[in-house]
Amino acid sequence: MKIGIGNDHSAVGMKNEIMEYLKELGYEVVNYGTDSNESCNYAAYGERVARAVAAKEVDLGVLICGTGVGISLAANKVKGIRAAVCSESCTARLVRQHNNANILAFGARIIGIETAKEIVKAWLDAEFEGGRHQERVDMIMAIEESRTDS
Ligand SMILES: O=C(CO)[C@H](O)[C@H](O)[C@H](O)COP(=O)(O)O
Repeated sequence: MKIGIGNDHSAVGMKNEIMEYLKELGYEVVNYGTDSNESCNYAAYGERVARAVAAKEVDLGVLICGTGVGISLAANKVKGIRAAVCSESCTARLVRQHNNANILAFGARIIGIETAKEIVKAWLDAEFEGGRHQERVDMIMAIEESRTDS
């Protein structure tokens, strides 16, 4: 399975550690940047990874900024994306099982590397349960479909 990963200036170190961890777990990783600690705009990287997931260049995405919020907000503007910010592993598991989140986001200024690894593993180990959750996810995606401006 191929995972796309992206981040802003606040999360280069954590991104590098998470990339190594994903490789240890046996995943192929595609790095969409940034690899610089210079200040940049998280929306560019959120969009880049989201478009890669939507286009099926990668199977899933991981996004990291200071809080995980800005970069996930940007990703969620791309059609077909369900990006979820998580700060602990229980929510990370549930966003895959119930919400079929195709992008996981977290904050390098909010959680430490061990928690980040736990979150990533919980999310990747979980599977979408379908059933009643499919109907709910379909309703979310129908909102996107009903937009008149895209
Ligand atoms: O958390 C973020 C967006 O939700 C960003 O990563 C930044 O940390 C945040 O916008 C603060 O920006 P700064 O330029 O690092 O002060």
